[in-house]
Amino acid sequence: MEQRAYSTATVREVEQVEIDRVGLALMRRAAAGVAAVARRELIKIRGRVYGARVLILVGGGNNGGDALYAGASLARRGARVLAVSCLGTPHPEGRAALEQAGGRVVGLAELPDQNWDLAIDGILGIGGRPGLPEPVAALAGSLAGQGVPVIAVDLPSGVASDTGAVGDQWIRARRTVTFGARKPCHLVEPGRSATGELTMIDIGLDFTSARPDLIGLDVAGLAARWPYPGRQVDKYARGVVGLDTGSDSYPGAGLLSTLGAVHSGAGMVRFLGPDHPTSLVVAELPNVVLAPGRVQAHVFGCGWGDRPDGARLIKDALDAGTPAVVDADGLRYLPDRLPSSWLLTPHAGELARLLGRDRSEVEANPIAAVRAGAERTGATVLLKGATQLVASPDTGPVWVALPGPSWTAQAGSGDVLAGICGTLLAAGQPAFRAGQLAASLQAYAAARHPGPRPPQDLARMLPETIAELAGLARIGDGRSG
Ligand SMILES: NC(=O)C1=CN([C@@H]2O[C@H](COP(=O)(O)OP(=O)(O)OC[C@H]3O[C@@H](n4cnc5c(N)ncnc54)[C@H](OP(=O)(O)O)[C@@H]3O)[C@@H](O)[C@H]2O)[C@@H](O)CC1
Ligand SMILES: [K+]
Repeated sequence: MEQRAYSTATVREVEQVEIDRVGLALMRRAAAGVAAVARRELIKIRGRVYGARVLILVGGGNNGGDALYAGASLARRGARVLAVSCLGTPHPEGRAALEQAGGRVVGLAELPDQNWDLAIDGILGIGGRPGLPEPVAALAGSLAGQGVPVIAVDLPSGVASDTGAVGDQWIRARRTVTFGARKPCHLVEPGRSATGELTMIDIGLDFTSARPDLIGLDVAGLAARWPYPGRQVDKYARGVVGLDTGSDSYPGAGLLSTLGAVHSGAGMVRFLGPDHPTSLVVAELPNVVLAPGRVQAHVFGCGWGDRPDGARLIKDALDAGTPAVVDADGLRYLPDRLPSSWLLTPHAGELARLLGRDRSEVEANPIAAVRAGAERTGATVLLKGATQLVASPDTGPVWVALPGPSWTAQAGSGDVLAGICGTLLAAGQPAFRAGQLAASLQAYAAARHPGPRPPQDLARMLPETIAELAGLARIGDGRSG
């Protein structure tokens, strides 16, 4: 349902409690978990563990210790295990355990050129900085080139645990075995893709009172949290969205954002934008109302270009106390402070402009950037991109949307997304939840209908996607409250 990820500082605090209690036994538990996963993988790959050629990549920290003990366990089952010391000095007790079990440890220069059935990556764990130093980077590249399956211990080496950032080279794991809880890099690209499938091992760490840094969603979580209308609901309870989007230069943005609002289930949609987008909306969507009136959430900014009245529109909505989604060009017309009930939907370049920073800085650490965006504006911020992140100045964790296929990285997707956000805000969802659910719905719709589909087609698939989610949540029409 919810995927909670914890920062390195928090993991170390939680770990310390258990280390004080059980010492090295904690590492042996972690290693036993890694070895069990490796055995399963070997059985899948070649039917048996006995005789398998396993390469252990070892760094100088405890991550290497985990890998060495796991190697020892595989060696005891008859695997031919060789460990290669990639960085620093291998964990002494782990090394002794491997050697006692019949495995060997060699330096990088002595690594024989042979085919491996499996590699276990214990180069760097939560103590690692992004990137791999050169001789290790070359080895990682050559294993990837040969297609050797890699199981990463805790996280793929070369990826920064707290951000998911990478340097020039990093390990791409088939599977990652982590201990007790997710780390942010398991949820945020490029770390997420480098992680492969994630297996969580219980080693007795107690995260119940720890504060998560990130909270992601899986499909079941999206299905459970989507606000399906109850039996007693009228159009105002479902919410009225008022869109002033598009312009004569970018009329399509008006239609796309309106499609997003209509097809994600708004109770009523008013289109209040300029003439050219209005004519597109009228031709396509007879249910959309053009007259001004009650609005429970505004959507501004998509395809605005230059809007001399932009600042006034935003100020009027603020004065009325109505929440709003502000996208794209609308972000240029913001006042200094906004309430957290407002949802801004920038991509990296737009957020960089808001923060007065370089785009590359936002891309290097999107988690920090989205938090800074919320602090700087007072609003809730949904940062669009490979990983979609939502930060609110008044909630602790950063919320992560369900990942979707890269097909949605196309012009017009953001307009549809802004419309979906409007529907959820109008339905009374808090802005952080509206952002997380809207981005997740769009990603899930794209995942269910793979291929290069234009955003207007994907928008029209939202109703069947929501119906499918309702089915997963076991909610029939009108049964929920
Ligand atoms: N605590 C426990 O009992 C348990 C811990 N567990 C395991 O321990 C892992 C954390 O272990 P850890 O703290 O030793 O850090 P780890 O990531 O192995 O190595 C850091 C070393 O690498 C170096 N270094 C860093 N980046 C580098 C780079 N880019 N290029 C080159 N060098 C670099 C850095 O040296 P520095 O350069 O900073 O001097 C430092 O010496 C955790 O992920 C889990 O697997 C589990 O067993 C459960 C029990
Ligand atoms: K690792």
